[in-house]
Amino acid sequence: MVQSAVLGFPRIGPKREIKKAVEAYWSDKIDAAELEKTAKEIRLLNYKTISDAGVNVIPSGDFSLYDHVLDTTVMVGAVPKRYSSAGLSQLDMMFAMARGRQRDGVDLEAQEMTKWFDSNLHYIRPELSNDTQFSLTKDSKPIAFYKEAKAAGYETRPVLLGPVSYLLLGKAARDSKSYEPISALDQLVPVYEQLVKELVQEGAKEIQIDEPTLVLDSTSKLGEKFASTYEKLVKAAGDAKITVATYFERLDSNVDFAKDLPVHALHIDLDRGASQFDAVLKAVKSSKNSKLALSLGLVSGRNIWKNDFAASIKTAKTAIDALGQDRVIIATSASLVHCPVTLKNESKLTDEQRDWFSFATEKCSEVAVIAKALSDESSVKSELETNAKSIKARRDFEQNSDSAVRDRLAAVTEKDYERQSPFPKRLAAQNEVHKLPLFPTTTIGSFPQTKEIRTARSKFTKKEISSEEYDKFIAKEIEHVVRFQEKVGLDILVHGEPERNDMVQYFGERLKGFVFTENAWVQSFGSRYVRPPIVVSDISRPAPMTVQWSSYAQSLTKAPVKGMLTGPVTCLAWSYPRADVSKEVQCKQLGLALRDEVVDLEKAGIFAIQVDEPAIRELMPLRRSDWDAYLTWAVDSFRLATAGVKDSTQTHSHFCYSDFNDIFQHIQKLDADVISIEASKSDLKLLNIFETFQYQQEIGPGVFDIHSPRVPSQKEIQERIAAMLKTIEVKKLFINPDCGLKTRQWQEVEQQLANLVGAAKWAREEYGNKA
Ligand code: MET
Ligand SMILES: [Zn+2]
Repeated sequence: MVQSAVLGFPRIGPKREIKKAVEAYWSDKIDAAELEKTAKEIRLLNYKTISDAGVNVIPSGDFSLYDHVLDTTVMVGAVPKRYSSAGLSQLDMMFAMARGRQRDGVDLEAQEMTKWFDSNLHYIRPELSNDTQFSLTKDSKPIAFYKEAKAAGYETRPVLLGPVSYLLLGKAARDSKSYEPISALDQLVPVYEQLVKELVQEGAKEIQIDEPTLVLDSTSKLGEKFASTYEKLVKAAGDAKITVATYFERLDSNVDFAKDLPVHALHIDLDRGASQFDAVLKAVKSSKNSKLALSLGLVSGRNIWKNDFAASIKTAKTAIDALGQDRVIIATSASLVHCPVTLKNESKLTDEQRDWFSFATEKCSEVAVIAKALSDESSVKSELETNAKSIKARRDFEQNSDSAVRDRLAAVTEKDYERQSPFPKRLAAQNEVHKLPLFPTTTIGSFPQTKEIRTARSKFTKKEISSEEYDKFIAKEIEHVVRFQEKVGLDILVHGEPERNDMVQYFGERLKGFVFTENAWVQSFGSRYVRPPIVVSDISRPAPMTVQWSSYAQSLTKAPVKGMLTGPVTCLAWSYPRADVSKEVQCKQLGLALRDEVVDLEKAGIFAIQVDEPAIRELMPLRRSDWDAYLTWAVDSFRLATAGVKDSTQTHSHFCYSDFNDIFQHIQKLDADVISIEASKSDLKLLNIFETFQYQQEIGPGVFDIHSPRVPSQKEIQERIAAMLKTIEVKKLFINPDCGLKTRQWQEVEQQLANLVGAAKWAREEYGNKA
């Protein structure tokens, strides 16, 4: 019998039960016992879902109330003193690390949060130093959950984040900058040995240890560390079987040592890393570990598309021919935590659309069916037939979706990527339309999304108010935003984005080629979930999307109003992409659709047009060897979107909350006339790049952090400007905040922007003669 395995399951509950419970706990509406009760219900429900689907290997210990890296930190006792000595319960200590805590005389900041590989899930970064004393916390999560599942009648496979990856995902504590977390491996491994032993004592027969860093370039020299670690853990496990799980990319040359690990099985991602199959199979055949099994991650944990059974079975058969049935396992590519829970809660999808998708619950059945098909095809005959029909229907839809869009993309020439003239000539043309002062001031686009705005939008969605009433409301908001900006003295105004629910969703809903769900939530961090749009076909723009509100704003004022769009890369990054065509094609189609909007904004008399690309760094492939290809199409897509305008139209772009220093040449290649980029939240680290890199166009590093209600004084902003002018030329500097102001209150924004404008005026006096 070929085994089937699920690597992890969404921990949010089918109706977002965990979000509700966690938030209720945070606001003191329920106590820890009640939160724990809901959490247990969801865990047991998850085991039932996976087990009912017919999967053999059910994960436990993957559940989390916040994130699994943070849980690991608590489990191995690596909690920084300031949290562990604050007299908090383990639960409150964990939440304090995740989101800070300010009550009962305790004042703790949150720890750094960062993205889990290239996904939109985040984790709290372990903060390690020579002082970190690793020890196994009593009643640690994997043991408690294993026992809980067992008591409920489920034999599970505990999931651990492996020790090497755990350390590599961490960082040195602030006061020990030169510390290298991986140097603690010898102290950490004994904790894992003890944990493995205890799990086995409790009855665990299998353990899944995730080492996703095995797909990164940075582990290529750590072969010996992995080998010695897993030798120890395998010994600790005795007869229990350890599977080392890798995911999100190819192993590439790391397979040379991964194949010799003395473990029961090696798991590989054949969704993200499909091209590694032959190489890994060959490597496993030549492994020193002649019994090594291969766990094939065939059912994607990262997308929402139905699996193509015929294709999966073909791949699996190749593996079985080489290794035999006992050494092949059918699995999800990664944890299903990146998928929505179930299709059952979607009532608005058409039958045709529903038939394309498969969410976490449905994916469990897919894993089980593929495994059964390999043992006895006739036992799942009807499932295979139905699947073949669905896949064909989807292919037909894809083929016929929109040939005009594909023809248009095929007809794109070099010239479509180029502005009419180089930047200096454009600048001169722009100066003739609007002569901006030295140090022009502007904002990033959004103004406070007030309760009134959210209420009006929700009434409009529920059809409680008419679209005329809603439009009137939005118009009033825009007028308020414009008048405020005139009064405070900004140079380039915005309309404030009150009509936008979300910067991608707003466009997705207006573009052809996207589908939206009602309840397909996925965890982003903590209790914050997102509902990504899905790209289902060729993308085009049937009608203008933003022209109405931008030109309305412009009609109210003589000052230039900046149009505001979300860029092609960001629209794609924050959606589920199609699986049948490359991201490059989808991104360029988005670029062309946005190009139409940019040109229409220009026609409507809009002088400046901003195309936001905050996600350009986050879509970067995990392997450096794939970077160039990605950056080429990402830059090209942006240029397709923006290059259709005259010299006299000023294009802007915006970037935030990633480290852009290593891709700055590519940001330059976007050829935007002005860029704004978050800088203050990250201590102006961005400015280092300008010591060596001459940025050609105009640039506004953010002068204040918009995530904090704090109002920076004018003096503080002046100091930031002075710091920027050490490396950026006077005539190139724009003055703006780090990012949009949508999460702030009006009262804060009024003072923040008054100080910003004041500081710009000061700078004009101070540096005016140096321009
Ligand atoms: C995450 S970047 C946000 C840019 C957008 N224009 C805003 O101001 O909100
Ligand atoms: Zn931003």
